[in-house]
Amino acid sequence: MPSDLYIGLMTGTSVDGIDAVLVDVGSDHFSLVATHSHALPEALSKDILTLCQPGESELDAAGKVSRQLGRIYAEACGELLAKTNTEAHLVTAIGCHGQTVRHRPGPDGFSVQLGCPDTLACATGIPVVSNFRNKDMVLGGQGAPLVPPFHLRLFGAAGERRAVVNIGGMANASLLDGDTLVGGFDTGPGNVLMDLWTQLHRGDNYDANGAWAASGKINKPLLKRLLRDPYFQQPPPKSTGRERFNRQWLTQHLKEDLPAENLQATLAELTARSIADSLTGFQPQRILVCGGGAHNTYLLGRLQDCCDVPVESTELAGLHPDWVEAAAFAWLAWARWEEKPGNAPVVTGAAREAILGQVTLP
Ligand SMILES: Nc1ncnc2c1ncn2[C@@H]1O[C@H](COP(=O)(O)OP(=O)(O)OP(=O)(O)O)[C@@H](O)[C@H]1O
Ligand SMILES: CC(=O)N[C@H]1[C@@H]2OC[C@@H](O2)[C@@H](O)[C@@H]1O[C@H](C)C(=O)O
Repeated sequence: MPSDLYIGLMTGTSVDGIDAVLVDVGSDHFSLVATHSHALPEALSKDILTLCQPGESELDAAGKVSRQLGRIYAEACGELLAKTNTEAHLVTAIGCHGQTVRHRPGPDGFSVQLGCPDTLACATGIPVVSNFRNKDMVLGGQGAPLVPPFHLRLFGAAGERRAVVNIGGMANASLLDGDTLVGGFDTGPGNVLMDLWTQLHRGDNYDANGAWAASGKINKPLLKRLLRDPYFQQPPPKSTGRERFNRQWLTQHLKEDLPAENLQATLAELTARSIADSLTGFQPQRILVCGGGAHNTYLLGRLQDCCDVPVESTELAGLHPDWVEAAAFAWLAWARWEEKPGNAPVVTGAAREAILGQVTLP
């Protein structure tokens, strides 16, 4: 029986559900024991999306959503543990990312992740580590992305320059030179704009395998305008979110009346090009992709066309793309427990390394 069990919980910017993993982790080992994907009730997803933009009565709404999320995270943990008949007392801690509803890097910056840790700890009987981002921000960092040190731990390979790209709602890249983490940043939108356009025009949550995008034609003038957003030229450290890349952003750039599938093709190209452009200075020899975007075969094809090095799923390097982020937060909980630093100043720009996250006991 494994002895260093941690749970990782991720609810990302796509607001598509909870990814939960049980891992066995130590300084010399890491393995996935069980995985579980837990749906978010539609009404809760809607409330979360409303909170992602400034609005009225935010504190009341946030308080309610936070308690609801705490309860549903606990349900997800229960179902995860049931898969391997693991008793809760065998789990050292839960690393709970929470649901980002606001991310404002910069002077006096802050990042808000909802999901009441007291609710989760009391309902499961397991200590919870949460609020991973704010100490890095207090130290002058972006507070994001936080997964690059984990990417290094899992995917660093001697003698190879690798970029690990997570394509979730937003997309982020980690730059690995052999066993050294040399950088990392959010590249910009991942699936968020494509999801939005698909929901508006097709009524589906996302464009399965990018089939709809594949049926359209890329509109080059629009693509050029979208790529002119200053975020893409900004040097790292940088991170972003729905505060910037949202429906208003898209509407304000739309001048022409395009067939909907052409816009979808253009949005897929924006994701692929912004990722590829952000990697040109690093010149990776291999690109490993994780996050839900790894399932979008059209998008991966476009990314492959934009980069002349192999573009592969992280599965080929040992971890299925659906579980990388949740596994990273289990690893960060382990780091907190062991009082090891969780952030990478070379990525976030923080003044120093720091132990991240707050512990909530049941
Ligand atoms: N078969 C598929 N075809 C196309 N896209 C897919 C497929 N499966 C998942 N996706 C995309 O992946 C998204 C979910 O990705 P993921 O769970 O990695 O995001 P997230 O963790 O919420 O985001 P972030 O990493 O920004 O926090 C979906 O919203 C969808 O756009
Ligand atoms: C503030 C926030 O929640 N950021 C997320 C988001 O989703 C992808 C990208 O933007 C990344 O910066 C981050 O998530 C991962 C888990 C990270 O911190 O590495």
